Amino acid sequence: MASTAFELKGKRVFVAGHRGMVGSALMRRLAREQADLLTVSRSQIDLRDQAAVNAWFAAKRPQAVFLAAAKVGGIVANNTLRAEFLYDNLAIATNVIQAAHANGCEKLMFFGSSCIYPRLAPQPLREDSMLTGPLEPTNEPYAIAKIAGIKMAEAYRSQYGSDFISVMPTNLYGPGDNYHPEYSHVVAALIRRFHEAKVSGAGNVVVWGTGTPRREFLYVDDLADACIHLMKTYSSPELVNIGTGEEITIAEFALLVAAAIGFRGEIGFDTSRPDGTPRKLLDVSRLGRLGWRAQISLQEGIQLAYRAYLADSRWTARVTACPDKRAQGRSQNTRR
Ligand SMILES: NC(=O)C1=CN([C@@H]2O[C@H](COP(=O)(O)OP(=O)(O)OC[C@H]3O[C@@H](n4cnc5c(N)ncnc54)[C@H](OP(=O)(O)O)[C@@H]3O)[C@@H](O)[C@H]2O)C=CC1
Ligand SMILES: C[C@H]1O[C@H](OP(=O)(O)OP(=O)(O)OC[C@H]2O[C@@H](n3cnc4c(=O)[nH]c(N)nc43)[C@H](O)[C@@H]2O)[C@@H](O)[C@@H](O)C1=O
Repeated sequence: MASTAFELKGKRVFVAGHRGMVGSALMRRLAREQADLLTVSRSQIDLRDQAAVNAWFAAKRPQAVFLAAAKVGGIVANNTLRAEFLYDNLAIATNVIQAAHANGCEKLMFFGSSCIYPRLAPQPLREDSMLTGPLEPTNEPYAIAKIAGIKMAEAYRSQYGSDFISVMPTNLYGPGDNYHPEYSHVVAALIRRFHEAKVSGAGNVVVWGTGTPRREFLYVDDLADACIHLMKTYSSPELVNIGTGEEITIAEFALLVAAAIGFRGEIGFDTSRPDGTPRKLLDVSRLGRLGWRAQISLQEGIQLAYRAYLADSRWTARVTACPDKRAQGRSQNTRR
């Protein structure tokens, strides 16, 4: 596992997906690095458009790239929009990685996900368990696209010597999360649902599935800090898991969110909803050896995320107005 020093200071650094949850956390953290930050909105460049991506890279010539743009969503979004999760994520990965290579990019970080590991791989999930067994069916298209991105980064490194690295974050949450009622991840979904129940005085909140699956949750500013650390110090084809090394059942997690929000009613479980993979805990020993560990506890992170949700007028203003109509009207869009 090679370790090198890579300076961000003074470099042209492109954050792809800078308006997303991870991208905006990277932007906050990169503000301390004295880099020349490059961004481009989706309305200017759709990263699925190969010619547009090539032209933008040729004009801007970023020296470092954080590839945090992707089609992202929770278990239902992944399982419903299967074509988009495969097509968008394959296109974004191939376009950006190839353009980075062709335009002299010195370093690139590709974002995989803990869902690239086999559904029943031994826990905690080690980096070398990728491609050792069948994937979780609810997110197979997304995982296949992510595995292709990882293999691209690996291939450009072995064939051309490109310093492209891949990180595997666990389930993330925090400011900038997507609070869509159907398509969000569990943390955002439960923050919104418990908050709305508290405000409306509802006596019962329904949590999807059986409550028995176990998940690991990392606050997104911790993730961004780990990524900057690895970008500056890590250079190897081997994947690096990024997580806390701690897990919790969904039922226990729901109790934590309810307590943080001050919801005192009952919690029920809708077992017609998918559980997904039964357990997903990352082995973070490689990350630990590389000198990084998470700082923000789950309790603290939920409080911070709840505060960020309340301050996020994209969700709280319109939700009060008409939550259901909005969800139906934009059913193909996982963010709005
Ligand atoms: N969230 C999580 O729990 C986890 C996330 N990851 C990975 O981290 C990365 C970031 O995820 P996260 O921040 O949560 O996701 P978000 O959905 O919050 O952000 C994704 C970003 O990608 C942009 N984007 C999507 N499609 C396109 C496109 N076709 N052209 C241009 N830009 C596009 C979005 O643009 P716009 O703002 O216009 O919508 C948005 O800025 C992804 O690679 C994801 O797979 C990995 C593990 C867990
Ligand atoms: C980050 C990760 O995200 C996805 O995988 P996931 O871990 O299954 O993510 P999730 O957050 O949607 O669910 C976690 C657990 O929570 C339960 N759950 C309860 N109640 C709600 C609820 O209201 N919403 C959601 N979404 N889940 C709920 C749900 O049934 C499941 O058991 C993949 O897309 C994958 O591609 C990926 O990378």
